Amino acid sequence: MDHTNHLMPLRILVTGAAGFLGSHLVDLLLEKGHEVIGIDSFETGSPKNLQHIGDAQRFRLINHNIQTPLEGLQLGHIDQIFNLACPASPIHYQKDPVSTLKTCFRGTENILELAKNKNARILHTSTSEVYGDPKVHPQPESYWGNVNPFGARSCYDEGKRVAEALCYAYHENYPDLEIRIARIFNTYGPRMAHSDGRVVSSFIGDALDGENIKITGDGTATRSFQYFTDCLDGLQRLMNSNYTQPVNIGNPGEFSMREFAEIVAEMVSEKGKPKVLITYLPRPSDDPNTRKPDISRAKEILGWEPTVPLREGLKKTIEWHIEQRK
Ligand SMILES: O=C(O)[C@H]1O[C@H](OP(=O)(O)OP(=O)(O)OC[C@H]2O[C@@H](n3ccc(=O)[nH]c3=O)[C@H](O)[C@@H]2O)[C@H](O)[C@@H](O)[C@@H]1O
Repeated sequence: MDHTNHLMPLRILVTGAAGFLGSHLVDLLLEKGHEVIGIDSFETGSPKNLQHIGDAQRFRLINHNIQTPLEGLQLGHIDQIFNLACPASPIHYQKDPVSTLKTCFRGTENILELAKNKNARILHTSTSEVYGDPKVHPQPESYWGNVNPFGARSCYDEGKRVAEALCYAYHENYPDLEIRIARIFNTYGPRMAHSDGRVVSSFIGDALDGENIKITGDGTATRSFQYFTDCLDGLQRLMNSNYTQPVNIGNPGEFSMREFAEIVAEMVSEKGKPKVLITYLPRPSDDPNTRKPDISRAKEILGWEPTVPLREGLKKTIEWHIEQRK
């Protein structure tokens, strides 16, 4: 099937459908007229993220952990699979590291088997964490990374690396199996809960609650933040391209955590909240020092680059967090 110009609605499976990014992807695919099957184990995703869809005819949500094969689910014909299922926040993926590794390895294997059996194209969501604590800056896809194989983050970093290797190996063994690999860099937006633990929702949630913003480390670590709508546009373009190598999907705007905390503090104060203070806590082990995507490949192959400036995305995200508190 030609996926590039699909005027025809497709049947699309999204794993991790109740998560922050997965639920937004489901919304977008339904808006485009596709039929969507969502899979989620609800360990980190929440049914609340999909509640607004109601009983839409074109959407079905299944409670299933991808660590178990999906063949018994009677899914019928599938054209495309977006594999997003995996805890992504360090506090979540480190809670049960064996389970995180199983999701990355067995889960991805199960999804690849399904894709093979259904003759479906699969887009696997990998991560900037495959570059570890990078020694090349910014990070192009050709960089092999600097990952600690034996530490607190290994379950996720190595898990995501083995998942990429599995996609590659399946494509080698079964050349007709169409794979796409997106390396997603720090993404934020509405539906990433205050309790998620990642920096954007933690800073905003704490600031709105009148708590100090907590920087873990000395504030010099850098990250590059992408608004979710840009990320989804990149994922869609990649899925519908013919490109089988990994592609970075991220926003190259780089900020130190101190700069970022000051921006959040200022923007939350503008909402009439008292002045927000910053506290420094110990740095988590193996926390990468820097991170910034080289997006030349995405620009060239997909004609994609992010369009939402940080302050614009943050404004919408802060408004969503305010709504949650009503
Ligand atoms: O969102 C992402 O793309 C990535 O986020 C995380 O990686 P990380 O960059 O460490 O994400 P955060 O936990 O948001 O941390 C970013 C920086 O902020 C710091 N941080 C985090 C949380 C906090 O409350 N305060 C704080 O200063 C961290 O130490 C780190 O230096 C995950 O490991 C990846 O799943 C995911 O791909």
